Order: sequence, then structure tokens, then C-alpha cells
Amino acid sequence: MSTIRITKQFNFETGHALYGYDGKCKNVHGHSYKLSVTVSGKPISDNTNVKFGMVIDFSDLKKIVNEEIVDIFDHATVFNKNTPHVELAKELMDRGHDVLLVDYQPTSEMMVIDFAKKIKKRLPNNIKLHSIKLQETDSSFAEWFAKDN
Ligand SMILES: Nc1nc2c(c(=O)[nH]1)N=C([C@H](O)[C@H](O)COP(=O)(O)OP(=O)(O)OP(=O)(O)O)CN2
Ligand SMILES: [Zn+2]
Repeated sequence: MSTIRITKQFNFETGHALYGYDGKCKNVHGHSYKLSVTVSGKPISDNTNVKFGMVIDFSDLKKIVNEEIVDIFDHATVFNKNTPHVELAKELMDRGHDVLLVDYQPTSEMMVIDFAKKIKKRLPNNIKLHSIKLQETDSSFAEWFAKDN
């Protein structure tokens, strides 16, 4: 049976700020992120299996990515916890805002590294994470590829 790649796309709105950055993205701002997750595997060949013909049910992939990423990042603001932004984060959390403190600078590059780790942990053994694409704006995106890492 051939190995096939399948992709599921997601959208979420997240705020962030790049502490120490020398441009406008040092300010707290947000993006309508577009995330594409591509996995590979062999379509199930057992015609008695309810998932016959599927590498992984798109719904199962959606559940994993929603639980690990979308539900957590959507409408939250992400700050690097190793910067003075932690003070701002505490203030926002005390006022009831959804804030994520991560141990990296929240660029698209670092976010795809984080997302890859989280998704890989949840995939069944026969399904491989092939790549992730995270689009910050219409013209800017970062990609993680298994073959590079
Ligand atoms: N290599 C990276 N560079 C920048 C990142 C990043 O994650 N990785 N992030 C930012 C900002 O957070 C923000 O995304 C601004 O990006 P930019 O593409 O510069 O956005 P603009 O709206 O100014 O771009 P247009 O060219 O007008 O679309 C900055 N850099
Ligand atoms: Zn940004």
C-alpha cells in the first residue's frame, strides 16, 4: 500500500509580543494564525475496519490538534516567561485574561517547534508527523519538516 500524506487546516486568533525585538512586533498585538498539519501513513486496507481507506480520520487529527493547540492558543496572549513580560502576564491573568507563558520567544519559528512536539506525542505509532506550516500573516509563515529535524 502506498504511503500518503494528509493535511488538516486550522485557524486561531492569538496575541503575542516579542520582548527585546527591534521592530513593531515588540508591542502586544495579535494574528489570525493559519495552521496546516500534515501527517503520513498507509491507508487502512482492512475493509471491515470503520476507518477503511483512511490514513487517520480527519476528525481524529482535528481532535488532537484542537486539544493540544487550538483550544489553548485561541484568544489567548502568549508571552515568553523568561522576560519581564511575565509581570504584564500576571496582571492580565489576575484580571481574568487568558494568558500563556511559554519558555521560548513566541515567533512563528518557535511556535512550530512547540506544536510539533505536542502533536508527535499524541499520534498513533503508525502515523508520522510530516510537516507543520504556521502562517502569521498573508505573507509570513514558518514550516517544520520531520526530514529536517
Ligand atoms: N522570522 C520572524 N520574523 C518575524 C516574526 C516571526 O515570527 N518570525 N514575527 C514578527 C511579528 O510578530 C509579526 O508577525 C510581523 O511580521 P511581518 O511579516 O513583518 O508583518 P507585517 O504586517 O509588517 O508584514 P507585511 O509585509 O506588511 O505583510 C516580525 N518578524
Ligand atoms: Zn506578531
